[in-house]
Amino acid sequence: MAVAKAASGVLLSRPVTFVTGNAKKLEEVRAILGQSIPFQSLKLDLPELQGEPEEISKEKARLAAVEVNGPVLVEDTCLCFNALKGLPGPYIKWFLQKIGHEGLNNLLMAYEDKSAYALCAFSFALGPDVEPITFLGKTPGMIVPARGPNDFGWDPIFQPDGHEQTYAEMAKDEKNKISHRSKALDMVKSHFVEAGYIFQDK
Ligand SMILES: O=c1nc[nH]c2c1ncn2[C@H]1C[C@H](O)[C@@H](COP(=O)(O)OP(=O)(O)OP(=O)(O)O)O1
Ligand SMILES: [Mg+2]
Repeated sequence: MAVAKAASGVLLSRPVTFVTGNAKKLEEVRAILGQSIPFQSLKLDLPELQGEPEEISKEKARLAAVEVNGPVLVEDTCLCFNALKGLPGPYIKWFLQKIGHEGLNNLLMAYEDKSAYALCAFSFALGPDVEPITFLGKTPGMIVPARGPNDFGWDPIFQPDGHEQTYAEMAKDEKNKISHRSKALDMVKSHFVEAGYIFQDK
């Protein structure tokens, strides 16, 4: 349904497509955005360049915009260990796949500093010929031995600062209130309001 209101708005020719291969991300994005930005989703595991999180996310948006030939939203998520100068960072997916929660904890065995941060880089592109813009959301915390349901990635080993529970132990709406993803999406929402995008009925 049409949603955005603006005195002088920019009419989007097509609805926004959120492109991700990760069903759990999609679930959170749906819960966080609610009715604020109408979007459809496309399940596609886009190739990811190596580099800084912002650049990886932007490049994903460029590729997605070509695939969709319309407005796209993508995100790239990093888990950064301070003792390791921000690694695994954007490579967390492969580290998690190969060494699991225990291996990730073991990476920090030699260090007293278990602090880390979750970083989400959303990029929005209006289309294939428009440069994407990126919004970063960051939640600080620490790496702990796994606690809670093993439903989503590294949630069981990340305990956000100021909380006794890991992401995995928290109720979904609790996580969504404080998460890296919701912080970045708050900025995406503000941008949509400021830009005055108007959506046609789907
Ligand atoms: O809130 C989160 N809580 C726990 N784990 C998470 C979260 N968000 C992403 N993750 C995991 C998924 C993947 O193992 C890696 C990020 O990699 P990343 O490339 O961004 O995700 P992906 O390849 O699964 O989906 P996409 O198709 O959108 O790239 O961290
Ligand atoms: Mg990915």
